[in-house]
Amino acid sequence: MANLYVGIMSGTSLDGIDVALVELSAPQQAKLIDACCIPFPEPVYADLLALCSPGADEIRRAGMAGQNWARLAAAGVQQLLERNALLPTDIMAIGSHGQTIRHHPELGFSSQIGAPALLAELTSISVIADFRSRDLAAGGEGAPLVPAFHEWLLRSPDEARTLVNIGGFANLTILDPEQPVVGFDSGPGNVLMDYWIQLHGSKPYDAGGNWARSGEVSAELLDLMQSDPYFRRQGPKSTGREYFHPAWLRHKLDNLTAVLPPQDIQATLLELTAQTISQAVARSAATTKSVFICGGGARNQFLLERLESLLDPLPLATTTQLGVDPDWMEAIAFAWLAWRCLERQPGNQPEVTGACGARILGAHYPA
Ligand SMILES: Nc1ncnc2c1ncn2[C@@H]1O[C@H](COP(=O)(O)OP(=O)(O)OP(=O)(O)O)[C@@H](O)[C@H]1O
Ligand SMILES: CC(=O)N[C@H]1[C@@H]2OC[C@@H](O2)[C@@H](O)[C@@H]1O[C@H](C)C(=O)O
Repeated sequence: MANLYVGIMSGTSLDGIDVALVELSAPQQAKLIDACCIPFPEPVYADLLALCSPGADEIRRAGMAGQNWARLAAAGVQQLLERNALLPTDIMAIGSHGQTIRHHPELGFSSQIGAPALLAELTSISVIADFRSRDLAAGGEGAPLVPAFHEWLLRSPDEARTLVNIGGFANLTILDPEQPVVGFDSGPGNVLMDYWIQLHGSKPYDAGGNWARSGEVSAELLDLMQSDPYFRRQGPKSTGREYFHPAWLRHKLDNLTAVLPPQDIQATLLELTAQTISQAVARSAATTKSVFICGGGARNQFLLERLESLLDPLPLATTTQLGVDPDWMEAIAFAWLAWRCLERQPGNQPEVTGACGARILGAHYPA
């Protein structure tokens, strides 16, 4: 039987659980066989979002939400098994990221819920989970982890290239044949744009960036937001909803001299994402020859146009050009991380996370 793994990722956007069936083989092959996304039912979404900031009775709520997450993830695995006429015994392991509810590398922890033991019980497949804590224990940020996978799969012997994942947050992987890999979170991706449109319309996100396109960028708001020290910090660095949250935006808006129409704020939030990514490329990827986008942000046409213009003359494309579907990159990466764990191979990239060495990542829950 082929080396089949399942990778499961639900990211900071809280849009649902991505489940990917992947065939992995050495030295550099990760073939996506099938994938599905299980959207969060509204109450599950509300519970998970609430757990991303401090509140009462958190331990019980996290325990319950983790089990709900595992049941949805198991339904996704079941869907892929049925569609591909596979049995649980055909799958080597599931790599399950879980849902980040708190990320505090400065305090030495990052918390992902997702009841991995229950997931193993429901699927009858071995589950590898808790990928971030060993890197944190070794002094790393515990994130981003996907650059190690990008390096394994997409490093070119002759061309320097940069990959940018634009999910809730944005992270870069800079691959240069002459240099060690560089990777870090540049800052918010879609998270603040999603928050703003959800507050002002009944839409989960700004499809194609069309609402942002209808507004005007406020130079004053953009400067205020860009003055945040996170953007000037050197890597290793990672961030999340604990730092770039609605109150962060509200604080900036309260310091403006004028009241802005909501579409101008959306336009400025999109510009913040585009500029902080392009500045990160300019600062850290001087030799790069091309930039490839993945994550849901690859569907935001206006964001891509702004990035193309800011990065000019560097060519911009999605990772489709490299043979990886931009929607499933992270889920495929967690299938790879499960494989690395079973093979007793390191999953982190110390240059990226700042850990004191390479470490085998993940905790194993046998079938
Ligand atoms: N058609 C579209 N137009 C604009 N934006 C879109 C579109 N489709 C998806 N998105 C954006 O992509 C986001 C989801 O992206 P993705 O699934 O990569 O994030 P994630 O994996 O949850 O986050 P992270 O990578 O930070 O963990 C949505 O919340 C939305 O903002
Ligand atoms: C703590 C956490 O869940 N971080 C996510 C988030 O989403 C994007 C960015 O911030 C990245 O650091 C990370 O996810 C991907 C999968 C990573 O570790 O590479």
